[in-house]
This record gives sequence, C-alpha cells and structure tokens, in this order.
Amino acid sequence: MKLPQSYLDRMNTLLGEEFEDYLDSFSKPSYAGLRVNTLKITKEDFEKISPFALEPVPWIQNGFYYNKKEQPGKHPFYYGGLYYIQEPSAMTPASLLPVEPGDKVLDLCAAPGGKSTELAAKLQGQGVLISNDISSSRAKALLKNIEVFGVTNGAVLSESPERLCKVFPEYFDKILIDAPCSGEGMFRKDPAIIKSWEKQGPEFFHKIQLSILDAAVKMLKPGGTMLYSTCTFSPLENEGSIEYLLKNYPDFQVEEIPFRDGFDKGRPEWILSERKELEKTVRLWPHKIKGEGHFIAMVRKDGGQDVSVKREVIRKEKCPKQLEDFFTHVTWNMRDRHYEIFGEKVYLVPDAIPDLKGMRILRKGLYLGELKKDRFEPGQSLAMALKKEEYDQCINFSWTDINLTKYLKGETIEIEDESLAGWQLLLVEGYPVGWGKASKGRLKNKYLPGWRLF
Ligand SMILES: C[S@@+](CC[C@H](N)C(=O)[O-])C[C@H]1O[C@@H](n2cnc3c(N)ncnc32)[C@H](O)[C@@H]1O
Repeated sequence: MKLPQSYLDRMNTLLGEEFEDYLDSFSKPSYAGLRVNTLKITKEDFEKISPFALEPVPWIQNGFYYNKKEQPGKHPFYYGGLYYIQEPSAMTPASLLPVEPGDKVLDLCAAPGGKSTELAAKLQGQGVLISNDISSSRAKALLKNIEVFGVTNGAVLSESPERLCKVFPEYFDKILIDAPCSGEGMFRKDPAIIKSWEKQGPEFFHKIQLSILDAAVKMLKPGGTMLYSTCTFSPLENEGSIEYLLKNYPDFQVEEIPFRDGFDKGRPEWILSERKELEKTVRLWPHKIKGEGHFIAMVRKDGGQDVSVKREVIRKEKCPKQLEDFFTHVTWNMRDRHYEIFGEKVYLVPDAIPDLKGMRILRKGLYLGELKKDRFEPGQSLAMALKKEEYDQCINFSWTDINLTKYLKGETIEIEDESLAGWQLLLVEGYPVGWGKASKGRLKNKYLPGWRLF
C-alpha cells in the first residue's frame, strides 16, 4: 500500500514519536465486526445460538469481532436481521449518543445504516428515527437495512440538510452526523480510499461538513445532544469542524465522552486552537485499539425547554376491514393507530412524524402490505418487524435446514402438515425471515425477490 507523501509528512509532524507505531498498524490486518440487533435478540441469547467464534469488542456492549473466514453476511441469521456487519470503531458513535426510548432522533448522513440501525435499537420502537442521506441510491440500501432490522418507528428520507431544516425546526432530541469525510482512518481497511483522497481531500470535505453542521444546529431542540463523527484523522475535518461550530453557535458546548482503554483525546493544538474543551472529543487510532481510525465529538445545545412546534394535523385513515381481518392473527393493538394509504399500499406511521409534504421520502413508518379487493397481503417489512409470539401461524426452521435455503432462494417448498392454510410467518431458529402462503402441503414463496439469496 502506497500512502501519499503529503499525507505521510503531515502525519509524521502531528504524531511525532507515535508515527512509527501508526505506520506499523498497516502491516497488521483490519478487524471484522458484527453488532447484535437488540431490537430482536439480546446479546446473551445471540451468543447462545451463534455459530461463529466471537470475541467482544471491549468498548461496545453488543459488538463482537469475528473471523473473516466465517462470512456471517451469508448466514441465514443475517437474513433474519439478527446483526449488522460493521467495522468495530464505526460502532462507537451510535453507542455513545445517549438515545432513550421515546426520543426524536435524526441520523443526518445515514446510508447504508450502520448507525441508524443501532439508534433504532436504542429507541426500542418508541419515539421517532428519521434516517436521511442525500444520495438516493445509498438511501435505498439504508431502507433495506432499516427494514431487515425490523424498525417500525422511522422514516427514510433522501434530502439535503438545508431542506430538512424547514420541516424539522428544533424538533430533535438527538442528532447524529456521521459526516462525509476524506476517509484517512479507512486507508488500511480499504486502500481504494487512498485514490479518492488524492482527488478530494480534507479541504473539500470540510466545506461540506460545515454546511451540514449549519443545518443540523437548527434542527436540534434546546437541551438536545448532537454527535459528530468522521473516519478521518485530518484535524481540519475533526477539531476544525467542531471549532467552527463552537465559534458560530455559542449556545453549543462540548460534552464529556466516557473514555475507554485505548481512546485518545482530541487535539486542539493541531488546529492552533485555544479551546481546551476540544480535548473532550475522542480520537480512535488503529495502533491503540483493535479497530480503524475515527473521530467523535459530542455537543449539547443550551436550554432545555421543550419548544412546541406547530404542525398540521394529518388526516388519519381508518383501519381498513381487510387489514383488521388479517390482524386477528397478530397480537398488536391496531386500534387508534395512524395509517396512511397510497393506492393499495398501507403504512403504519408514528404519530410524532410531522407532515413531510414535498420531501423525498423512501419510507414513512412501517410498510404493512397491500390491500386487495377482499384481502390483505402482508409485506416483507411487516414480517421482519414481528416477533414469533406476535403471530399465530409460524413455521420454524433450523438454520441448517435445506428448506430454509430453498425458501431464501425464492423456491416453493413442501410442508409436512397438509392442513396448514393461509399466511405463514417463516422463522429461522425463532426469528422471522419472511412470509409463505400454505395450501395443500405446499408453501408458496412470498420472500421479497430483491432480497433473495443467490
Ligand atoms: C460516512 S458515510 C455515512 C455512513 C453511515 N452513517 C453508516 O454508518 O452506515 C457519509 C454519508 O454522508 C452522505 N452525504 C454526503 N453529503 C451529504 C450531505 N450534504 N447531507 C447528507 N448526507 C450527505 C453520503 O452519501 C454518505 O452516505
């Protein structure tokens, strides 16, 4: 791997004696990690059923290292949404943002969802998560991950931060900005990033970061907390961006982040700043922890009064009869819920989401399924959001069962019990993977075509 000379010179100047250790980290392999989806399974229960050799990531409650040869991304448990494959340092920002069930949370640069999926797990279905990414193609991958994880209380948008401000003034309790950056912390994991660094370096990204921060501050409630992270070492994009925030928005203060073994403090002197408080930010280095490079800053907006934001009253649809009939099989309380219907498609929408008219919306609420003339056809995302005890017709497979593989490939499968009829929720070791429709000993495959195993 050949690192650009200008980069090496800068790092040598900044790191001094540590520079050799940093360079040495390139001779070691990067670490692979997975993070357990605590919306579906506890860390302890996952450890009991995991076929992988796992080693805990010391600073992440539900994070593990795995051996790359084991390929957990191809395992049926992955299709059941039991975990997210994530580089261990990248697990840190969402783990540190103090999200509580009931909060209104924004993940502003969210695709493909590594942080959003953890923020959703922290909300435990209560409150609202708005996951946004300016790139619509990346937002599609984000939507899939949100759905696989079984998130019910969110919306996925693809908007510029400036346009979001108009809909969400001082709306959020917590905001996460995992900013686009020059990616220096990922050079070891993905050497292709070196090429793009040569084209677009720290100055390019710093400008974008400032415009994202300008918008984000307007969307945070007084008393709210915002976490800013990057995967680069560049002082300009890290301490430099936070210095800009503090200078231009004096109602923001840097918050203490609980230090863990191997965490390093922010370096105000690297941007010639007098602000000692920048030392409360955190730097992660590949020569100090088993993970790649990251920067994390947590800031709080002064105040604490909940501001009441005027919202239009959104028309609530009545629960359609076909849906009501289907939900006799489900334990969820479907009365007084907020439905939105577009053509045949019906969504269950959290009450707290304001009117999103004019926004580029990929998903608002939970997609339940399609209303046909005299019946309801449940959607894949509803299957992923259910728990086995919440639906009365389940078929369970062991993860080694060939029929499960056939199902995930989209094939029709035979079933022993010929009396089974209607919509069956298919499970892998007790965790939903999708729908099948049973009739006369056969199970018609209703697994979402775009999600199939090839
Ligand atoms: C570091 S990545 C986010 C990774 C994501 N948080 C995760 O954990 O999976 C940065 C993202 O910012 C998005 N982005 C770039 N410019 C943006 C902008 N002005 N507003 C919002 N998102 C932006 C990019 O499309 C990219 O997906």
